Amino acid sequence: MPRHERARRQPAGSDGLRARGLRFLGQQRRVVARLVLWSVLETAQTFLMGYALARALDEGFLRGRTGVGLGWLGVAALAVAVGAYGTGRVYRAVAALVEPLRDRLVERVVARGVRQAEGGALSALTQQVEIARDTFAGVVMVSRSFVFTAAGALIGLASLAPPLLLVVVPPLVVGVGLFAASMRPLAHRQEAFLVADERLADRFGDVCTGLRDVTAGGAEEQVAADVGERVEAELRAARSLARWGIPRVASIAVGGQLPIVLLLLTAPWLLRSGVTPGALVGALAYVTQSLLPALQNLVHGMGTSGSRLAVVLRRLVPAGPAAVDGTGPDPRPDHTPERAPALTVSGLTFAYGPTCAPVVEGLTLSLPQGTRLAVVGPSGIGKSTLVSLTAGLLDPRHGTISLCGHPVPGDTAHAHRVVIPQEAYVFSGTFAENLGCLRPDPVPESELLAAAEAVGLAPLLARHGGPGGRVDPAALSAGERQLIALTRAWLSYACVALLDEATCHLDPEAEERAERAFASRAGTTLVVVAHRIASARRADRVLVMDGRQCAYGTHDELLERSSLYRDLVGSWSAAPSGPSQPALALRDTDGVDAVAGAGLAGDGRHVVAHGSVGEVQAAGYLRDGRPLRGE
Ligand SMILES: Nc1ncnc2c1ncn2[C@@H]1O[C@H](COP(=O)(O)OP(=O)(O)OP(=O)(O)O)[C@@H](O)[C@H]1O
Repeated sequence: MPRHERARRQPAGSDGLRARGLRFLGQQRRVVARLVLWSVLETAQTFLMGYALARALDEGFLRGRTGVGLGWLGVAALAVAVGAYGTGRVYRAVAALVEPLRDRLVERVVARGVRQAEGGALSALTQQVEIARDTFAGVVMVSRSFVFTAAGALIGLASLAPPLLLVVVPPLVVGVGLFAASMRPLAHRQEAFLVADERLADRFGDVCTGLRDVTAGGAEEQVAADVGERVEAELRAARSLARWGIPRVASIAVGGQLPIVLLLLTAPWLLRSGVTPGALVGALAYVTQSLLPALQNLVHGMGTSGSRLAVVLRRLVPAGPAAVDGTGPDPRPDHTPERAPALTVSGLTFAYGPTCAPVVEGLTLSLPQGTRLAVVGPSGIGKSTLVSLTAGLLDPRHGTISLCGHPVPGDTAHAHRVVIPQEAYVFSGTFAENLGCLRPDPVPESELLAAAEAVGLAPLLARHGGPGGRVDPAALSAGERQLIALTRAWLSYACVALLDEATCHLDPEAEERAERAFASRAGTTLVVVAHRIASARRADRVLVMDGRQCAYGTHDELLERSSLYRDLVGSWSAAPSGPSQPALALRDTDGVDAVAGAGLAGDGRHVVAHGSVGEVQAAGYLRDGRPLRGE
């Protein structure tokens, strides 16, 4: 069964994030326990602050026993000192909780950056990891502080006089409830604002660098309207975010400030009910010195850090497909609709600048899943440009592209394709690292070896001591580097492989083997920018690029109806096999060496020569003048 047919979706968005967050906290149980332990000191400090003050008044100063009063104040001071020590330990525990999160996120984004080969995206993502770490630390600090402070204050109020709870707790609960209810919509507004801000910044970036072209092309009004629309969108998002700031302020007013007013208004009743003046002052101290600041920190901290954390985490850890075996997230890309064509291009037009002539114009084609497409055309006609458009690396001017039903450019389409350029990228490290770097999950050694065997990398791998052997990029030939890149792509989960002259340094046999490997890979669609006739022959479909006159069909159909294709086939067939080497060296039946440099015909692998030795007919494949195989 093809890999993509089995994937199931995991609940996306904040639910998925919450589940992952809880899983992460579960794995950090010891650190969390340490954090709770040290935070208890904060509870004790909060408790003693109000309690000692009440006792200092009731049993000391109000009875004229200054020494007792000072003694209780001393207890309060000691509690502050012990609490400060506890706070120091809390910071250490928070660091121990936050750093593993950071490490995990860095691992993920670096793997993603390497996979997508986008240096810019990588640096932006690592920046976001730092934001995630800081905001996560902020969220832990303020939420933890609120819980333990509130616990200390409420225990203190209960021990001073239970009626005090009747005055303080109801508004506190309403205030916290109001804040909790506003958190989710607030996070969405914050995300919408961030997205609008980024879209505007993006467009400004494009416009500022292209101002000369905008003016030269007379597109000022169009560009101004486009930018204006984004400014308006950001304004709307900012207003909506500001409106959701009202419940935040209201929650502080109701939960933290209203209890102060209520304590003062109900003071006569409280005193009549047996609450001592010291207990009343202690209650005011609890509310003004502990509850109100803790609530303010919670609301501001969670409102800003919490929403930012949610936004950043959603970007860094996009919700992925669930595990097939239920043990963890499935690293394979999203489900592909079974009958969606692998590649659909509709009315595609692209030019490198507003005043440049289009490189691709009005191109429309549909490629079923599992087929092989060869893209051919004269040098500079736009073959690589088409690959970049298909990969989502360039934006079309007009028209649409979709990969397996997912629009390009787009995050979901991204996961469905792998691009192998002409100059293969390999890095210093082991073969296993080089081959597995497009995979989000570890690749089993047996799979690595099978891939190497299929693509033709096995001999090189064996010479270097297997998957654990070191890769020295400078010591490899261009063809060997291409074999590594091809095997890496073969191992990836992408179902569309875009080979942009990715086999140009391989000999025809090795090229054929690599292409076969992709063709036999389940559900794989292959798009090859071909530089040999054999590659076009092997393809199910051929696209002949020629500006507005593109032709699309099978090799045989195109030989009949495309003169450009006939010319290309002719020139490929007659091309010499290697620089400054005879195209074909033959030995006649009498053992006389002869060289045939002209009159060659064939498909580049099987060559038929009519040379200077008369009517000799020979078929053989040569590279750099050396026969590799003869028939
Ligand atoms: N970044 C760029 N900016 C401006 N023009 C470009 C850019 N890249 C390519 N071009 C132009 O676009 C046209 C198509 O280039 P492209 O590389 O897609 O052609 P190609 O068919 O792949 O060529 P080749 O077979 O030689 O690799 C060429 O005229 C090229 O000069």
